Parts: sequence; structure tokens; C-alpha cells
Amino acid sequence: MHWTPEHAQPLNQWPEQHLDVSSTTPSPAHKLELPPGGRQRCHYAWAHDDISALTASNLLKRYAEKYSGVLDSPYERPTLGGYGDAAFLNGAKGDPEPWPGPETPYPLASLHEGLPGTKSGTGGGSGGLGGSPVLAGNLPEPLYAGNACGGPSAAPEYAAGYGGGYLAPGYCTQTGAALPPPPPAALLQPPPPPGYGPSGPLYNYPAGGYAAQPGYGTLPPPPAPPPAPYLTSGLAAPTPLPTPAPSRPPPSSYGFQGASEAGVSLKRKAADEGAEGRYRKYAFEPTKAPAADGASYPAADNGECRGNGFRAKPPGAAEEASGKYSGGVPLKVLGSPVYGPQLEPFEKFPERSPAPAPRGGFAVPSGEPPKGVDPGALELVTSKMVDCGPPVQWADVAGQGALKAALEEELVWPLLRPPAYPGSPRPPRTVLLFGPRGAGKALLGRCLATQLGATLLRLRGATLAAPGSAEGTRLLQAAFAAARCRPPAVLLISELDALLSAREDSATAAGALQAPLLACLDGGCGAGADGVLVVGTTSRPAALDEATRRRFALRFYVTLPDGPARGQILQRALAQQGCALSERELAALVQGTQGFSGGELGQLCQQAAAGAGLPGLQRPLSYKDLEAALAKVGPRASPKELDSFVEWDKMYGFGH
Ligand SMILES: Nc1ncnc2c1ncn2[C@@H]1O[C@H](COP(=O)(O)OP(=O)(O)OP(=O)(O)O)[C@@H](O)[C@H]1O
Ligand SMILES: [Mg+2]
Repeated sequence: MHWTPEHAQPLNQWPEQHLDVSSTTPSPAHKLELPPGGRQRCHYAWAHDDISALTASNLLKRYAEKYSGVLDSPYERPTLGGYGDAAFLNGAKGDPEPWPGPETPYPLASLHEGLPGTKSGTGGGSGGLGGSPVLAGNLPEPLYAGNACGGPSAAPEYAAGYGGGYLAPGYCTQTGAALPPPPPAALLQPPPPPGYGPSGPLYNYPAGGYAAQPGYGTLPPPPAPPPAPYLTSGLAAPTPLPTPAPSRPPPSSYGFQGASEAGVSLKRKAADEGAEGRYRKYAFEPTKAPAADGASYPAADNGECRGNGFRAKPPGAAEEASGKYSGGVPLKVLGSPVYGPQLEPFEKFPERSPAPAPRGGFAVPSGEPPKGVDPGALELVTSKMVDCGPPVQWADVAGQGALKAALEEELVWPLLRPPAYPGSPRPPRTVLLFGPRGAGKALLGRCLATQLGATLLRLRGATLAAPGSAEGTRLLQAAFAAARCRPPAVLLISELDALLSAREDSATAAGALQAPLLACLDGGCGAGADGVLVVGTTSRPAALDEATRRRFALRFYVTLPDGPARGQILQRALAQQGCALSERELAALVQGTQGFSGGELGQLCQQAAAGAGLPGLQRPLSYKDLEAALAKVGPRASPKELDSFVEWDKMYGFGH
């Protein structure tokens, strides 16, 4: 490549020069390189080389001038030859020589010049692209001689609160005088909602956090609970919370988690293990005595069962109750619930509007008696099927952190909150809880009723479908009707599979129950279904046919309790028997009860008490009693069965 000033011709003269050069004026160097016979081709090649240099020179100059005003030049542009890859511009890739441009450098005006806050002259610079740490890293140091950024070590002039923290070190600092003033803090941060302290913690947990809990037995006494654990500092608790008994065992540690828990997915385990943080509100509180469970009809018809109105007698309601139902069914049985302070057990939903809530609201008492329902069956339902057990809070269910969170988010909140807009999707009204026997499905169903402030009606599929039980259909329809005439209500149907096992065989009781069940789930059997949540539970989800399965909008897998949850269940059960194991013994017991359900853990404790001669035992239960019981009580769910639950959950479950 050879360039002389006369080559710098205007572009419109190029063809002439081209002809001239190619025909008459090859350089001596080119002549030497030309092999004989290849003259014509080499002339073109030589001309091409020479023209490329010309063209490149002119075009570069022209475009550089043209676009110098467009290019954002935050810093003094270096000479073109200063770029490492300038050889590309010269058409000779890898050429280490700097490109000999005619004038170096082209004066490129920065758009920032003249703007407020921009230093002019060689010492000027602005925080544009030139300040990018990427560019700064790629460009040689001397090229930044005039850059006021001063490299990464330059101290920022902004206060830290004004985005200083977000600026990369390579960004240029700018003179504070020319900068717009920082926006007021109120614009940078949304104002806290009323009642929130400006700097107070979100929750009222102890400032230093709770003390580390090394394990069972050696735990320090838990700190006194904050007055309102879920209220922010500025909000007052509506009613004072009860002070925990001093003997309350502290929350157990997580040191007993077995290496592998059958049937518990890693994902779920990870979620549950994080319960201390994300699911803190679901932490187990083993203070209350467990409610008697397992009875198909926990009637407890002792006159004290409120049943959210089914059994309660509001003051002065007896007079209003005129036998609207023939057959001697007094209407007071279905009277409106009283939510006076003396009867309202749940602080969570203190306000109940007598007016019907908008669509989607769950507490909508219709007051309409169900039509076409056998009054006798209705009386039976209201007297026998209303669960009168104590309320079950999330904290009463050990473990299951992810499941409890999913139930609350997917079910409880949508049911309790009015829809955001008229076209909002209808909250789910049916949920299926499946899992091994004794895993706590019914317990969770009761907890849902508590959370919703709803009446709980319990049906047991096996009882309804028992051979010889001709009234199964009648009871089923009456249960749906009773639930729907006094919402909010939760209808808990356990052992759902028993109703469906022989659908084709309509001659059997179970087969006969299939059709009414589906009809009721579709909204039949009484008044509107808006205030009723149907909770079906089963330990044989595979027995559900597609029609039934589809009618349960949500399907959750209730797993066996993991190590920490087993420890909590055992601790509570043993505490009721006056048994206090050492930390080591409890750890061993938790290890030895892998695969046990909550129900089986309860059986183990009962068996230990029975083996030791309880009731009327003169001494507290010991570890040896429990060891002996372990020989008799074992886990019922096989690994294969647990695998099938996992598979079914993958296919049809909610997969929380
Ligand atoms: N996670 C748990 N925390 C505390 N107690 C539990 C837990 N799981 C089960 N239990 C206890 O075990 C017993 C059986 O629970 P539950 O009746 O809810 O099981 P289930 O899954 O409905 O069983 P089934 O399939 O036989 O109907 C109850 O006393 C319950 O309180
Ligand atoms: Mg059950």
C-alpha cells in the first residue's frame, strides 16, 4: 500500500484516476511483484489496493465529519491509530502499525460540551459513555488524560443517598453546582402506610432476632412473645393476646431431620426447612390439647357446640323460630350465628356485615331454607355432623409449611377477600387433600374452617357408603343443603374414595352415591354454593375417576411429617402424658419414627402408655416404654405407596 497526497482526489474524479493509474502508473514495487502473464489481473489488484486506501481515507474523513456531531463523545477522542483494532479500518486485519491518517485526530465535538455541568476543553468530561467501566477497561489509560472521571478511584460527589450507591465506580463525577438538586426523599421512597413507623421494623420481633435454638431440652426459655406478632409497630392489637404458659416447650430445632424422608420431595423439604423464615407464622405451637379426632361424626351435642350458628341459640332467637320446616325441625337450629364478643372465637374476622357480601365474599348468610331436602336428614346433619371441636389454627399443624402457605394463598385469601373487580375469577370452592392415612388431612380441613370462620360439617365416605346404609344419599344431600343455607360453611368429606369406588356398580351403596355427589359438587343440593367450601380428603387418590377429580379445583398432597414435625407432634403428645424425654432420647425417637404419620405417632404414644399400664400409671412414661411400643406400632404407608402419591401429585396435584 502506497499513498501520496495526489491520491487524495475528490471522489468524483476517482474513475479518471483509476484508469490513469491502472494503465500507466504502476509503482516500481508493484511492477516487481507482477508475474509475467498476470499483468492485467495484477493491475486490477494494485489499483484495487490503491483505490481502497483513497476511498477509505476520503470516506472516513467525510463520515467522521458528518457524524461527529451525532456521536456522543464524552471524552477526548483518541487518535484513530490509538485503537488497538484500527487495523480493521485500514482493511488489513492484524496490522500492528497505526493507520497513517492524513490529519490526526479528527476534531470530534462532544454533545456534552456546552451543556450545564460539563467541563469544557481538554479537562472536560461528562458522565456519558466514556465513564462506562466497560469502556474504561478496554481503552488505554493515556486516552483518558482529559477525563475528569479520574478513573475508578475518583470519589463521588453525590451524597450516598442520592443514587450514589448505584453508580459504578467508573462513572464520572460531576460538579455538584451544575447538577439538579437531588429529589426529595419522599419521591425516592413511597410513604409508609399510616400506622407504620418511619424506621420501625416490619414485624414486632425482638430487635436482635430470636436466640439460636440448639436443640431439644437445652433450649433457653423462649422470649416473651411480642404483643401482636403480625401487626406492625404502629398498630395496636385489637385484643390482648393470651400470655403463653411458662411451661410451653420452645419450638424444636431442626436437628432431627433424617437424611432421607420417604415420599417427601426435595422441593417440599427445602420449603419446609425454610419454615423458620418464610413460614414463620405457621410455626407449630404445641400449647393446646389436640382435639379428639378421627370420629366420623364428632357430634359433641352437649349444647355448647356453636357450630357457627347451627347449634347456637342467639339471644331472643327462640321466639323467632317458628317451625318453618315441617316434621318438628325448629328453625332455631338453623338460626343466624351470633357474633357477639362472647361467642366470637376468632379474632381474625371480627367484622361480619349482615348485608350480603359481594360475589366472592365467603360470609354470605342466605337465610333461605333449603328446598326439597328431607327435614329429618337436615336435623340429623345439624345435630350429628357439625364439628364442635376447638378451632384449629395454622400453628396447630406441625410442619407442612409450604402446604399451609399454599392453602392460605390459594384458598383462604381469595374466599375471604371480595373480588378485585366485577369480572374477577370466582375463588375455588372445592379442594382435595390427598396423602397417607393419618397425615393430617382432616386436621387441615378443620384448620381451613377455622381460618374462614366457617361452620364445619364432617361427613365420612365410608360411613355414608356402608352396606345397608340406605340413607347415604339423603344424608349427603342434606349435608350440602345444610351447609348452603347457613354459609360460611366448610363441608369436610373424608374418605372420599369410598363414595366412588364402584361407580359403575350402581347397585352398591357407593355406586349409588356417585351421581348425587357429583350433582351436589356441581351446585345442586340446596341454595347457592357461594358460601360453602367442600374439602374432600382421600388416601387413595388413584381411585378418583376423572369426573370427580375435575370437580376439585385444587388438589394438594399432604405429606408425612418430616423430622422436625415428628418431633413437635411427639413432644406434644408425650407432654400430655407427663413424659419429658431428654434431647437425646427425643432425637432417637424422631429418628426411629421415620415414615410415621401424625396419627401413627399418636398411636405410638398411646401404645406406650398402654404397655406401661396407663391409664392410672404411677410413673411418667419413659423412653423404654416408647421403645417397646415401637415394636408394635409402625408406619403403614409403604415406600411404593408414597411414590404413587408423588406421581399422582405430579400429574394432578397443585405442586406447591
Ligand atoms: N401435622 C400434624 N400436626 C399435628 N397433628 C397431626 C398432624 N398430622 C396428623 N396429626 C394428628 O394425627 C391424627 C390424625 O390426623 P387426621 O385425622 O387429620 O389424618 P387424616 O390424614 O385425615 O387421616 P385419614 O386418611 O385416616 O382420614 C390427628 O389427631 C391429628 O391431630
Ligand atoms: Mg381423616
